[in-house]
Amino acid sequence: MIEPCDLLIHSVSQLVTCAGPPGPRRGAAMRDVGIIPDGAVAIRGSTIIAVGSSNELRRRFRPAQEIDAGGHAVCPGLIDCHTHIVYAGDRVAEFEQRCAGATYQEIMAAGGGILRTMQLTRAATTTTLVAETLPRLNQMLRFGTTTAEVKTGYGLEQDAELRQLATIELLAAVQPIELVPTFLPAHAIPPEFADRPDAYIDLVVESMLPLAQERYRNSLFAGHHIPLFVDVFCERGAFDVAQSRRVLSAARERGLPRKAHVDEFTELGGLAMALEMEATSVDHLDVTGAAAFPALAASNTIAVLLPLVSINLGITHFAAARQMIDAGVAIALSTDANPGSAPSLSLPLTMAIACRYLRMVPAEALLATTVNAAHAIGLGGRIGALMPGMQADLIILAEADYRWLMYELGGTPIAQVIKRGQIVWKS
Ligand SMILES: N=CN[C@@H](CCC(=O)O)C(=O)O
Ligand SMILES: [Zn+2]
Repeated sequence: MIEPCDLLIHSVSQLVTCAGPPGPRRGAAMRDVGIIPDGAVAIRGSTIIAVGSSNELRRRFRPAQEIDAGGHAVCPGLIDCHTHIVYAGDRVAEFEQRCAGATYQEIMAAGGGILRTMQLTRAATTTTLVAETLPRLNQMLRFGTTTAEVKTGYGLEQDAELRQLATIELLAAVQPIELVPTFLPAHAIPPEFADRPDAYIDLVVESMLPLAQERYRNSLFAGHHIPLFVDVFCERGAFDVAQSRRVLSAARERGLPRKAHVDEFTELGGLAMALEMEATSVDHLDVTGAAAFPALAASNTIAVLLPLVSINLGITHFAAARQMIDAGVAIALSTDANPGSAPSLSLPLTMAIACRYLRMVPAEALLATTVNAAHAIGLGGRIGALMPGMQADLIILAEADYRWLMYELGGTPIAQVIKRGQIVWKS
């Protein structure tokens, strides 16, 4: 019997399904991307209803609309699971300081870095923040990103943090990339609390978190079953392990899922604390030693690696992705897009660097920006793979082989982007 469908994409050289059993990918399973040669995908509404060979699906379905992929590859839409894209201004002057030899931490300790962006973001209205962030999202779409996590963390005071959260919600409603909000008021010690960071943590747990949760309950995110995460920057010069634990444990008491920036420059002990707090993800891990890998591998926590930070800061040391994968750690990759440590919006560039410097193979890099990235933002099983029942988010590449995504250094090998079954970008 011939069935109706809304959209049939056929003549796909490689339909890279990333399909597999439920849960994040680990070990050897991170190298199996499930390619269907001469593949096709049938979509009804915003959902995938079938994947298979072009011959089979063209016989089985009568589509309202058809896309002949013309021998190009198709992959799941890419998921950027760690970004800081809502901010005002730029840090071009600091970039020049770093070119001249200043380090990221020196600039931060001198009141620049995150605090510089905080000043500009506090002074910006919601309208300005929306206007400055929209072009970033448009660029991300061209790079194949169909879902992105977005953090607050440049307000560092109640009103400005809530304004950033409201900006994320406004942005989610006016452009096609699906956004997942993360509340990060403990991103840096605000100047008003320079000598009393514990008092700032009191404010975060007693006032800011409850208010953010209340706003979230009435937001479109809650209505769409998109979680609100709570995050903290556990690092020398930011928050210590005890302060970070207070933030995450307050989030846990409120039933909010957790993330933590750990081991970016210093192995402080934030990783073990975040695992104890059952964080959904631990992010950075640039200096994490091998002794921590077994506990991470045994947990349900995703390790989000951000290699553009090392590249951008001119650091020659990278997260030990190869050893982590071999130890069974579930790895995701993300841009960490932000004005300071990673001014890039490109997941293809992130994957390209991961293949060259983190010794990941292309299949691992793709699963790290699809299936595992979905799990890092609590949306595993809903996005990240091309399987019946999953949301129809996919990218049609400009090439026949999906490995062009990692092979080309700094390019945009993407021809079309489809979000929830609709074409949202075409080259
Ligand atoms: N490390 C802390 N936060 C960001 C940097 C933000 C900034 O420099 O503005 C990061 O993930 O790299
Ligand atoms: Zn970050």
